[in-house]
Amino acid sequence: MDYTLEARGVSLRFGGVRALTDVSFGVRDGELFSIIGPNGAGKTSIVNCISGRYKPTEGRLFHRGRDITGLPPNARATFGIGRTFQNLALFHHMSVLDNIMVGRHHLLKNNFLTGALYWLSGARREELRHREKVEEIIDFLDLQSVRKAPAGTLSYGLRKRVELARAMALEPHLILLDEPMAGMNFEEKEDMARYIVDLNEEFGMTVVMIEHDMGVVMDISHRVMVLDFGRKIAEGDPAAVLADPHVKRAYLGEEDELLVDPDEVPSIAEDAA
Ligand SMILES: Nc1ncnc2c1ncn2[C@@H]1O[C@H](COP(=O)(O)OP(=O)(O)OP(=O)(O)O)[C@@H](O)[C@H]1O
Repeated sequence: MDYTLEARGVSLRFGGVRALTDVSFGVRDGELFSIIGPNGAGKTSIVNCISGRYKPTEGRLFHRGRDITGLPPNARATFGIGRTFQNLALFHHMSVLDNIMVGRHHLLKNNFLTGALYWLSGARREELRHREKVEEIIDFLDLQSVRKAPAGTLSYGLRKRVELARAMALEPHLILLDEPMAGMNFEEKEDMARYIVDLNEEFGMTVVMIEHDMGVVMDISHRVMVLDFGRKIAEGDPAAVLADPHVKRAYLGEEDELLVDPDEVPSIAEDAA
C-alpha cells in the first residue's frame, strides 16, 4: 500500500513520560483522517512528530515513501506538509491579509537583490501570483470583510479561520489540523467543518485532523484512529470505531457523548451539499 503519510512504530518519551508507544498508521492520498483520544492520549505529540516539531525516540515517519524522520519542520513545509496549531499562532498586530501572506514565505523565490530589480527580475510577476493565490483563499474562507483588520481584533472563530487560511497559503497537499474547532460555538463549528470538507474535496488536500467534537469527527472523517495513553487502540471507518469496545472503555466516564448512535449524528457534510 502506498501511503501519503506513514508512521512505523513511533515512540516518544519526555524523560519518564511515555507520550507515544509504538504507534503505526498510514494515511492515503485524498483522505480525511482524524486522530481522537482522551486528554493526554498523545494526539498532539504524534502531529508534532509528523510536522517535525518533535523527533520520535524510536520509529520512523515516511512521506510518499521517503523517510522524513530527521528532517526539520521547514524542510517538511517545502514537501507540502502544512499545519495549524491547537493554540492560535497568529501575528496579532498584522492584518488578516499579511498573516496569510506569511504562510507563503517558503514559496517566495525572490530575495533582497531581486527585490531591488523589482520590475526586471520577475519579482513583480511573482508578487502578483502570490496575491492572486491569497485572494483565492480569502474568497474560499469568506474572509473578505476582515481582510484589512488586525488579526488580534477578530473573534476567536474568525482567528481560527485565518489560521487555516495561512496554512492553506503554503499550498500543502497534506494539512495537519490541531483541534480546528476548539472553543467554537455550534455555528462556527458547522462553518469550519464545511471548509474542511471543501478543502479536502475541492482543493484535493489530504487532511489529518485532531478534534474532540465527536459529532463532527464521525460526520466528516473517512477514517479515524484512536489513541489512549500513547498507544493506538483502534483504527477504521467512523462507525466501526464508535462500536469498538476498547474505544468505549477509553472514553467511558470521560466523554459519554462518544456513545452516540452514528445514525443520529447530524450530517454537516450532507447539509453543505
Ligand atoms: N513537551 C512535553 N514535555 C513533557 N511532557 C509532554 C510534552 N508534551 C506532551 N507531554 C506529555 O505527553 C503526553 C501526551 O500529550 P499530548 O499533548 O500529545 O496529548 P493530547 O492527546 O494531545 O492531549 P490533549 O487532548 O489534552 O491536547 C501527556 O502525558 C503530556 O503531559
